[in-house]
Amino acid sequence: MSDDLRPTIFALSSGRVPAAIAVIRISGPRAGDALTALGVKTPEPRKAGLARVRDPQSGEIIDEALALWFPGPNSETGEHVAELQLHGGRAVVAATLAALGKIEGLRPAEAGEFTRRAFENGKLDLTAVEGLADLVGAETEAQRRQAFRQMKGALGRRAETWRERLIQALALVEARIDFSDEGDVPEDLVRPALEIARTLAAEIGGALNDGTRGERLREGLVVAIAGPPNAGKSTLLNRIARREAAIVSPYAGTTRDVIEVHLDLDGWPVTLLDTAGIRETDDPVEMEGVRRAQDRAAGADLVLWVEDAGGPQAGEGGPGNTTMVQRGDGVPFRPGGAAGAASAGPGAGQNGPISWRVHNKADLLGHFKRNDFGFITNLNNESVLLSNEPLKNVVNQSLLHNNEPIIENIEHEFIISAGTGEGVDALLRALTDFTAKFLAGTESGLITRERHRLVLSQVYQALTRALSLTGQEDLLAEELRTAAAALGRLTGRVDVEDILDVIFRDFCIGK
Ligand SMILES: Nc1nc2c(ncn2[C@@H]2O[C@H](COP(=O)(O)OP(=O)(O)OP(=O)(O)O)[C@@H](O)[C@H]2O)c(=O)[nH]1
Ligand SMILES: [K+]
Ligand SMILES: [Mg+2]
Repeated sequence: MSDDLRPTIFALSSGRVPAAIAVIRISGPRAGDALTALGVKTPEPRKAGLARVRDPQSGEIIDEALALWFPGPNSETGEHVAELQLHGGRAVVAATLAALGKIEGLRPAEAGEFTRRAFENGKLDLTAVEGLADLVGAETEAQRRQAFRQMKGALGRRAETWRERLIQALALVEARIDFSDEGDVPEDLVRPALEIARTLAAEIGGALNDGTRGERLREGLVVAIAGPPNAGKSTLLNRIARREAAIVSPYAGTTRDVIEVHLDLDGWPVTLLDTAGIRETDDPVEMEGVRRAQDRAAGADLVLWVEDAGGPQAGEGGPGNTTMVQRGDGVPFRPGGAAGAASAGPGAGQNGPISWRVHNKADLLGHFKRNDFGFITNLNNESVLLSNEPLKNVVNQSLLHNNEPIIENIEHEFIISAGTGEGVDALLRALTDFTAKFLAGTESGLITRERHRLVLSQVYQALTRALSLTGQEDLLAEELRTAAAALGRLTGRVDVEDILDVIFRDFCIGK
């Protein structure tokens, strides 16, 4: 489309009104005309100017604002961009948007359209666009840093270098094919091409072999609170979230849906899930809740298995209710806490998530202490809590997910009172520590999305196939071409129409 035919778009780019200031952006060939139509003198480029914004038809003053002018192509979208900083009232914004809508050649922007134009004008590649989306969505420091790096081209630049080297290799192979009949063409064009392919395969393989840490950081560590009914799971979630996110009641089977809260632990993102109490039940709704609980616990990075430290209360324990805490049998209590969390990690080689046992309702045990041998005892030195029972032996049917126990790999035990808050700080410290260790190094991950992984796997496979070919130069060229095309899709250089809509759909209007 020629530049003059391209519609000029406008939108409210700042947050929800009312607010102190509202920013309206206008991008396209008629952005300057739009300012004129509103009675605003176009300010010097990149310098704020006072602007009396008028309705183009009635001439009535709508607001006194600031105007900014970024002539293309040195603007964010690559087009002419004008920006109005208005008072952020609903009526002010509505009147200004209505006034802009009356101007010939202007129309409201669609979601992500400013960024899309920046992409189309070569201001951002696709990985940078995704980084920008992540930056807007980042909830913690670590996520912000990763998104910022991606927006600045961490993966995009690398992918471009890879593509250039591939094209170099391809050129060598094609030269060999073209001149194969001519005696004076050096035999050895293929060998350096294969050498490039080998190095690239190693580098891309290395990037893929990253334990999916970039995606992890984007999504955050998933911690599921699970355990028997009425153990105080929802009470614990509320205490950690510092709000009443989940319903707490004395009735076993209160929680049915999975409740999700987002935490920022020292800059690291954690999604904390509260789940239905796990037991056998005839209630179809509760059954579905238990199924979801098992599902989410099995998929979590860490399970906080919460139990009532005093055992199930009379009348509350259903037939499938388990208690893994027994009294009076002297296995030492292994205290949790930040220092004890040293071995936290992704649990290489283990099946199922790492679990910590959390004995709740410590306040109901009366006063207790740890004796010289590390047992939790009452003041009469009688052991009140046993917490080191090998768990696999007591896992019952209801704790299985696809016939796999969902709790194993027990690392730590805690004794807390979610009700009074006692011990919760230590649990949180250990959780922060665990998260930091679990996500450590994630910031250096190049791959931050499934899309990146998919495309790079295709590149890797094509390279691997290329390296296995001997003396078949046509096929070799084809594989190298496939790999280069895939890399082009990663940055959006070629053949991307179909994925554009998917990527830009996630943006808000005005971005
Ligand atoms: N004394 C005491 N009571 C607690 C504590 N934690 C929870 N409770 C009580 O235990 C009961 C159950 O708490 P919930 O948080 O609903 O337990 P839950 O594990 O989420 O229960 P379900 O969702 O039904 O599985 C409520 O009456 C809570 O007030 C605690 O640390 N001390
Ligand atoms: K309950
Ligand atoms: Mg609950």
